[in-house]
Amino acid sequence: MGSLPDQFDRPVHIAVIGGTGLTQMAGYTPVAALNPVTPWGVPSSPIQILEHNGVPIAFLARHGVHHQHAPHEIPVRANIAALRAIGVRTIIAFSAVGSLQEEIRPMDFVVPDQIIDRTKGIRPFTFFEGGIVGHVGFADPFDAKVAAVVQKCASAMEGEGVTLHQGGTVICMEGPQFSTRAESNMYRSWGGSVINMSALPEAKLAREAELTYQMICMATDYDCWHDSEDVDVAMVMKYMAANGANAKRLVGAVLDELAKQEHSDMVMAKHWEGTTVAGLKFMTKPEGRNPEAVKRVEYLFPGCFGS
Ligand SMILES: CSC[C@H]1O[C@H](OP(=O)(O)O)[C@H](O)[C@@H]1O
Ligand SMILES: Nc1ncnc2[nH]cnc12
Repeated sequence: MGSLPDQFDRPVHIAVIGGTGLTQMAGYTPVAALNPVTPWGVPSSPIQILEHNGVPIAFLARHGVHHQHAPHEIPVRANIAALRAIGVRTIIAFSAVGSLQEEIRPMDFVVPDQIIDRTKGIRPFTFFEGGIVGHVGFADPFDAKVAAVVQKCASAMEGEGVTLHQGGTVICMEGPQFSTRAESNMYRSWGGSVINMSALPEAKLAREAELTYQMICMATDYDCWHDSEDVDVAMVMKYMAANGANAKRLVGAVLDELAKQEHSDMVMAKHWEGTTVAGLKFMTKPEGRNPEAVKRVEYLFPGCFGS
C-alpha cells in the first residue's frame, strides 16, 4: 500500500467495509490509499481506492489491516465520516456472524433487515453531541433496495456454494468475549437470526450521515446454543478462509450490479439526502450551538448551517 498515491481526484460513491477475514478485495486494482484525518480521528485503516471496470470503489478494513482494533475500539465515527467526505453514499458492510438458527448453516450468507442492540453504551454512537442535537429515524436500519440487489446476485450463484437467507435480525453484542449459553438461548427466544459485534454503531452512524447502508453477513459458527462445537476464533477464521472466495465473489457481483446506471439514485442515497440536516437545523437553536460541534458536523455536511 506504501507505494500508492495518497490522493484520488474523483469522487468515490460506493464503499465496502471488510470485516473479520475480509481485509482485502482480491481481483481489484488498487489505485490509491488515502489517509484522511477527520474531527473524530483517523479511520481503522487507510482507505484503499480500487478500480473495477473503470468504477472506483473504496475499501476499508474495519478492524485494521492487521486486525488490531477490537470491536469496541473501532473508530467508527472516523470510518463513516471519512467515507462520506470522499464522496461515498453507499456502504456494503461485510460481517462474520454466529448463527442463531438451525437453518442458517456455517458458510451461508444472510442479508439482515433488523438489528437488536446489545452493545453496552461504551462505544461512541453519534455525531451529534456537545452542543448540536440530532435525532434520526432508525426503524429500518438497512436498505431494502440494496438487499434486493444482493439477493439477485446470490440467486445467480446458487449451486456454486452460495446459499443466501433474505431478511433476519442481527443481534449486535458488545464482546469481545462471546456470549454465554443463557444469552445465546435468550437471543434465539427474541427471534435473533445471527449475532456479531460490529453492526452497531456502524449502521446508526451511516444513517446519521445520510448514507445507504447494507450489511452482508456470513455465518461462521452456531455460537454456543447448538449441540455442535461452541464458537471460538479458530472456527470463525476457518470458515472465513473456506468461504472467503465466495464472499469476495458475492461482494464483487453486488458492486458490478450497483455500478449500473439504473441504480444511481439509490447509490447516491437520494432517498436520505437532507433528512438528517433538516432535523439538525430544527433541533438546536443557533444561540445554543457550540461552534466546535458545528465545525465537526460541517465536516459531514459542508455548509449545512449556512456558515
Ligand atoms: C473473530 S469472531 C468475532 C468478530 O467477528 C466479527 O467481525 P466482523 O463483524 O468485523 O466481521 C464480529 O462482529 C466480531 O468482531
Ligand atoms: N458467535 C459469534 N458471536 C459474536 N460475533 C461473532 N462473529 C462470528 N461468530 C460470532
